[in-house]
Amino acid sequence: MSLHISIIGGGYVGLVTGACFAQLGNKVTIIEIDQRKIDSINKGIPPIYEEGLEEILKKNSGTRLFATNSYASVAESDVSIICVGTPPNPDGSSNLEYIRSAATSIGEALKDNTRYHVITVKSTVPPGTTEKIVLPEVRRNSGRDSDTLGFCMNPEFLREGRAIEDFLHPDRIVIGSSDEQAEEVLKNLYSTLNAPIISTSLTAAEMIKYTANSFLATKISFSNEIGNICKKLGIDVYDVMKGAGLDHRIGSHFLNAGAGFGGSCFPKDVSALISLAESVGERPQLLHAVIEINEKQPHKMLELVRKRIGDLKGKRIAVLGLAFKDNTDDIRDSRSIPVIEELIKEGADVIAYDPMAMINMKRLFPSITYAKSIKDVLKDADGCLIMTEWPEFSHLSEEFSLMKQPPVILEGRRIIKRPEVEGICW
Ligand SMILES: NC(=O)c1ccc[n+]([C@@H]2O[C@H](COP(=O)([O-])OP(=O)(O)OC[C@H]3O[C@@H](n4cnc5c(N)ncnc54)[C@H](O)[C@@H]3O)[C@@H](O)[C@H]2O)c1
Ligand SMILES: O=c1ccn([C@@H]2O[C@H](COP(=O)(O)OP(=O)(O)O[C@H]3O[C@H](CO)[C@@H](O)[C@H](O)[C@H]3O)[C@@H](O)[C@H]2O)c(=O)[nH]1
Repeated sequence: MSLHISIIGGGYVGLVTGACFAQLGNKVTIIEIDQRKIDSINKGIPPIYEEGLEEILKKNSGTRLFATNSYASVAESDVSIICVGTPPNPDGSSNLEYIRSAATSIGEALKDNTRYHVITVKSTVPPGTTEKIVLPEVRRNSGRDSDTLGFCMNPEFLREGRAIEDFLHPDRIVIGSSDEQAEEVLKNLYSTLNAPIISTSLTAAEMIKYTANSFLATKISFSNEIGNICKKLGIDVYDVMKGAGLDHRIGSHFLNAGAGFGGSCFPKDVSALISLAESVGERPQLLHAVIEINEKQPHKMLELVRKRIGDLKGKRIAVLGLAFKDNTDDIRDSRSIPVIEELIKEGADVIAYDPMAMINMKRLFPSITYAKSIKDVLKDADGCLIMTEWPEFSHLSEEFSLMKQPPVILEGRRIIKRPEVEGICW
């Protein structure tokens, strides 16, 4: 059965969720406050790069998928799904201002209406947010009681760059709910997807998301710690993690050592969990270590380049890869940012290249040079730092002859398998 869904927030998660639910046959209205995104979505042009998204938007925009700044559609829809941002406050805790504001607007839109409606939180929020902020805010502003309103918390696990695939083929779907009727509506919404459904309380669903991201981040920092030890001992950490990861109790995913994790989720969510733990009197030592290791990894790139080149003042250093990972133009918390900052501080002549993320990085570092091609970035470079696991970098070989010889090529990702390339922790 197809439903009418209102998606609040048309960013990465909201747009992918909306586009996929429209593709599955539902009517979807995306409610956004950014007019640029609204216009772009309605024209069928994704405001972000995400593989496969443009095709789905082109097929569904104007027929089953609409974007607007008005909350009016909420009253006519069966479900509203909150996908607004939950950025970090300066102390690491989650800023829930957008969540509160979305809940207020949903409540106002549901006033004077009796149709059953499920309000679902998909944003990553600290346990208790749906129950203590969203639920009372919607009830107060709508003036409606629990009989005609249901509440769910349905965390999202998609990865950027593979978001459509992850959304349509999830490992599991977690549905935290206030009552059975609300849970049934969400189960129905996901009925065409082939994945196990885990039904929980609202708070457990919220906690599952933080736990999953913190565990994955822990695997990466653990691999980096082992990698740093291996580097000193002259052992290849990739052989080590392969050998360890094949034990099914460990698992071979997310054991790639390197410059650490970036992106809009891992750093923010681990910090939010630390802040939450400390607010209830727990000191989460392991989570603190996960962040600390991650902060130090990019600086190891600098230590290594100084060791190989010496004083960096006036040296031409090529930074290959600016996005926080491959297949995205997103630079949020990218590990290339602290590296570029430090290179600039040391007086290096920085030239950067990325297949997709240069426009975004230019806003942050307008004064460094941006190359038009891989050949351009490598030409006459004293050193090259590889910061993103773009598959197109894996074929590089001849291009390194353009650099000053012998070339100093340092990797923060394990993407090029050539003898002249030195890894940060291998
Ligand atoms: N990006 C990811 O890969 C990912 C994956 C899983 C979960 N999450 C979580 O999902 C949430 C959203 O993340 P995102 O990356 O999509 O953020 P985003 O910043 O890309 O998008 C949020 C959107 O919400 C809009 N918005 C803010 N307030 C609004 C309001 N009151 N009404 C309507 N629109 C409003 C903003 O303009 C923005 O376009 C976060 O909690 C994040 O942690 C993100
Ligand atoms: O073995 C690994 C795997 C990843 N990374 C780095 O970790 C970061 C995050 O990568 P990835 O998890 O692929 O990207 P995200 O899009 O940030 O996805 C994560 O964050 C999302 C937002 O919460 C979740 O929904 C996803 O499940 C979770 O994987 C990137 O900088 C990667 O380079 C490593 O260093 N080593």
